[in-house]
Amino acid sequence: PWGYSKENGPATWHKDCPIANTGVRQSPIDLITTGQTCAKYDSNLKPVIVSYPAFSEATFLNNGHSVQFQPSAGNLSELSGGPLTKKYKFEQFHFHWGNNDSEGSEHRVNGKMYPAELHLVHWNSESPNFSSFQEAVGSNDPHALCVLGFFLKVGAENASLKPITDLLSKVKNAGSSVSFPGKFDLKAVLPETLTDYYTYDGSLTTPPLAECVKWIVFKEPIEVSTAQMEAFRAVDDGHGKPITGNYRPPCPLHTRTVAASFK
Ligand SMILES: NS(=O)(=O)c1ccc(O)c(NC(=O)NCCc2ccccn2)c1
Ligand SMILES: [Zn+2]
Repeated sequence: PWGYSKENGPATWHKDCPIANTGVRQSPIDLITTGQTCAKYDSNLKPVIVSYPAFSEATFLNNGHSVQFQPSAGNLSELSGGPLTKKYKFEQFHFHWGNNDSEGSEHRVNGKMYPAELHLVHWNSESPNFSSFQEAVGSNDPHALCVLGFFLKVGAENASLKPITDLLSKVKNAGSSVSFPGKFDLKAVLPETLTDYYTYDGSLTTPPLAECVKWIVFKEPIEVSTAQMEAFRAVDDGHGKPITGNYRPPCPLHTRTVAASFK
């Protein structure tokens, strides 16, 4: 199966997933802010609107290539606004991180990587063509999914993310999961104003690399402490080794343009 080691990492994914090399809207990308192919300010881009009532029932899982927080299907969390014309339903969030503080994020800004990146995954709940996340991924719809990306940087401890980072030791082994104790307030993790972001058409950053994602990557990083970063680096990959780099390198932009909601 695919992973992030030499033997099964991003450079080998094309074998099972040809779109890795032939796709023209692959993710992640390097978000360039000056020069020819740079992000272009679009004054029509509105703030992103999230409605995330605290989740009361969720599973926290180590699937061997990331740790994922997935609420029960009944969750009513929604996303709209920004570049979107439809309402999207929340599916799950997960993280990508590196072995040290100079690597780990999937998207980059002028070549700079952050130590980690949080992905909030949503699917278009207003499409007549599908009615679940898995169907959305397989639909070939160019905006079946919308993923919100937030960079993590090392600083003060993040109290809102502490319930998550404190749980990492409980899912150290790949394939292990715990039911999330109590409520989790995802809204509290995010900056209160979701106005400054980059947005572009891309793909899943892991196999099946489906080119069905409207990406929204926020400019402002979220702070976490060194201890919280270290907790990610202790999570195992299923081969008795910690996951120390579950990020895909940047992909070619091809004819795509990146829009920025800010100057
Ligand atoms: N890293 S990402 O682009 O945000 C992202 C978001 C949602 C995802 O399901 C994935 N990829 C993922 O979960 N791949 C393994 C399981 C899977 C999910 C969907 C279809 C087939 N297989 C990546
Ligand atoms: Zn991701």
